[in-house]
Amino acid sequence: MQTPVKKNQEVRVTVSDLSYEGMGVAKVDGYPLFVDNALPGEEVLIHVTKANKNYGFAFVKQFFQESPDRVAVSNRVYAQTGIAPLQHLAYPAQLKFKHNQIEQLFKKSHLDIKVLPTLAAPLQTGYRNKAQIPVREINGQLETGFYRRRSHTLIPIEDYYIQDPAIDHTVLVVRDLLRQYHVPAYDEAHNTGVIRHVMVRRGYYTHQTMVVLITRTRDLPHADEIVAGIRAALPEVSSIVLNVNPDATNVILGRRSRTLYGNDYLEDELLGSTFRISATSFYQVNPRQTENLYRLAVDAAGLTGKETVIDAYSGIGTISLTMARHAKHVYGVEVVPAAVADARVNAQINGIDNVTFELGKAEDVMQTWREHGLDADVLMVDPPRKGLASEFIDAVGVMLPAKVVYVSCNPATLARDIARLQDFGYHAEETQPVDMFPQTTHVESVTVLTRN
Ligand SMILES: C[S@@+](CC[C@H](N)C(=O)[O-])C[C@H]1O[C@@H](n2cnc3c(N)ncnc32)[C@H](O)[C@@H]1O
Repeated sequence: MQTPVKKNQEVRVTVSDLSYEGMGVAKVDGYPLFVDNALPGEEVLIHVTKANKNYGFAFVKQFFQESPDRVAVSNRVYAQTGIAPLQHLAYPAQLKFKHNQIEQLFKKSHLDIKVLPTLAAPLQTGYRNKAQIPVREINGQLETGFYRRRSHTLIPIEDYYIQDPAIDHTVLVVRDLLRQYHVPAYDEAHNTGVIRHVMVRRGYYTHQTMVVLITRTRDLPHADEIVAGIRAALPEVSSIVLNVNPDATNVILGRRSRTLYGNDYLEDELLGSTFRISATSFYQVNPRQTENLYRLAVDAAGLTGKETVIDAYSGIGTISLTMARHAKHVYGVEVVPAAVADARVNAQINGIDNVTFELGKAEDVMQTWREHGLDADVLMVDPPRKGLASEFIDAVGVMLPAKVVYVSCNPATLARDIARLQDFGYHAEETQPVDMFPQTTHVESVTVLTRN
């Protein structure tokens, strides 16, 4: 079938929309083209780079009319790598984009739920408390950076723009030590070499820093010298972990870890509680906005001290422990063993004894709890991007908690899950988007569902 435009063709278009990935969308005879670095309302000359059957890709060759929401960009590499696909969009327009995304997805699913204005983040750059940086060899030199979008071609980067600058500095210190001791970088094509990724986490309040060196091999050559070098240059490093991932895979962390120096966890604080976080446990990446998100979630639960709460997908227990201060008992369920172990320790170190953490899949444990007669007044869910399993929703339909508080990092699965929960009589009045990831297209939100 003929497409209205061909590869390498240049055509003048008006950009009509912004895709979920932050690309401008322009239509030629109804045929959509995804245009890099283009914003709605802009008049541009584009160069088509790919023309698939149903859609194509292009870049802007010339601007005739720019959007009033366009802002100057410090470095195009952040868009090329996907680190900051919205960096050319003014922050208020980013908030509106996220609001509109939820609104459109609700509309598609025929959900009549008011979407509130997106809660802005306190920091719009330098906010991330975690980095997972690939290591590769380029022209004979070990480099750290980020992949070019839709590829595994590494672009060397020193300033990552949205990460805590202390983390960027840590990555450079580690990179220089790896170079000094001639540690071979991982070669993805042949699954050879040694060092695959450097992961760094830093406590926002404690400044404690964990460095995880992810290797293909069981051992890291010159580990003692590298550990000594990191400690000498970075006194805030409280933990250095070696994680081994021998597989030819895109998954970053392997199953085995051993601590080379210090603690096997990092400590940080949230809303006045202290949390231990292991290398493989989930921890929200924008600490100041996380406190706002959790405050919203806890307020939404409307706890009086009498309620039984289930916190499904509980991670290291951050939401569970925050809720436990205002509830009779909180039951958490989480699938990652290290996170459950962290959650149990976190309850202890914060002197909280009205919580129980269960290891397992939320969909299985919910059923078991139900069979054992556990009834929750409030169900808190904070699932990964794929949302709730259908078995989980079925169990909710049997347990029928009065309130479900849904913290979502993916509005598409949120809409799908709300539509399913409606079958059990749940409905939501409104959704509060919360910007956890400025400069990116990710959308977080809190929704309260109650039964008719
Ligand atoms: C978005 S995180 C939320 C964690 C925690 N509520 C927090 O705010 O830190 C989702 C969590 O769900 C866990 N998880 C993923 N699939 C799961 C499942 N089927 N059952 C239970 N937990 C799961 C992940 O390991 C992760 O800790």
